[in-house]
Amino acid sequence: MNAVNKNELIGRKASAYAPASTGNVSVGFDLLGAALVRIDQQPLGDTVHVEFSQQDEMINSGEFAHVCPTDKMQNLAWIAYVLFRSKLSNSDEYPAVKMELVKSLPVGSGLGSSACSVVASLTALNRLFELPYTDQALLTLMGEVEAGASGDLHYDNVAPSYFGGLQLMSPHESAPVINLPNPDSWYWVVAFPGFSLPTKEAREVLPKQVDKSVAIYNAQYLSAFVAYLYQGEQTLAAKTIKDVIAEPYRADLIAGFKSSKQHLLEQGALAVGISGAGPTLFALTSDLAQAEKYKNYLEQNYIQQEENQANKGFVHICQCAIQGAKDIELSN
Ligand SMILES: Nc1ncnc2c1ncn2[C@@H]1O[C@H](COP(=O)(O)OP(=O)(O)OP(=O)(O)O)[C@@H](O)[C@H]1O
Ligand SMILES: N[C@@H](CCO)C(=O)O
Repeated sequence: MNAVNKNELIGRKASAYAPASTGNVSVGFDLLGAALVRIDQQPLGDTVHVEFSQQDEMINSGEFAHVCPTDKMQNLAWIAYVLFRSKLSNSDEYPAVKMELVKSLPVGSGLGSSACSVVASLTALNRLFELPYTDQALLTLMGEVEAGASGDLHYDNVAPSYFGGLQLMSPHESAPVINLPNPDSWYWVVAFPGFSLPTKEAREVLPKQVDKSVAIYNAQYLSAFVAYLYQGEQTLAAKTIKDVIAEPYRADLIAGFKSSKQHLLEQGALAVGISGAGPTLFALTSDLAQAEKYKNYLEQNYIQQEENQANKGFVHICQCAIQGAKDIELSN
């Protein structure tokens, strides 16, 4: 491409929205994740707008812009762009990029906040550059950037955020994710208490090794969960959600988690767990009226009410999102 054509690209725009996700879903540590959509259809995720420009530029906007690093080289959305570009064989043929990250999730939330920025950024860039990367190559880039933030490679936020649905990580590189049947009868009540828990910190409390009995329980619960979903037994699947790997070590890091979990289970919740690395709590029910009751309870009892918090807590009723960033089209 000559210089004239390069200039002609200036002004071309693309955008992407990446939904929040809940990693692990308790029963599949680092292996299972669900994309989330609020039932009131309000956004719960990040949007990235990109545009070919004369010079590189990055802007943060949105409700949680204040929690993003101001130095663009520290911002995962921009770090993703640098990586995206570094692996393009014809990078020199394209102009600079102006990026706006509309940050709608708090950081260190357990809702895949970093994944949302990475997925929205790479999806928007792939559109802007006219799809140089396949889904699988893009997913690998997403994992690489996410690993830089959390200290370990795990796809359980980036995969559902990009593909949507309930995604199980496969051991086969050629087909890295399995889209499980969508548990469409479940309402996910997700409560972010208003304080952050960095994923790195929440991973450091986990033991390096697990007992044989724990490994067997984990295999039993996860395999039964998947089998029930394929049998269409969504309630049984939800009741099979149990975390024997991380929750026993993380629960004490999250003020109010144990008491809220006990209360919600007594009220009939199908499952209650830590969303991702926490501190967000999720509770499942197939009854919308119950979901509203859990929401009220969590607003009163799980959300931190202190003044001067950098983040405000929130509770939303969600479902598993069918569409991820890949299939959500935004008008620029
Ligand atoms: N655009 C961004 N969005 C989120 N975090 C970012 C971003 N840019 C840089 N960071 C940094 O990356 C780190 C992300 O931390 P962490 O992985 O704990 O957050 P999280 O993605 O919200 O957690 P979780 O995956 O449990 O939901 C923080 O140190 C944060 O400052
Ligand atoms: N699987 C990751 C998710 C982080 O959101 C963890 O639990 O550490």
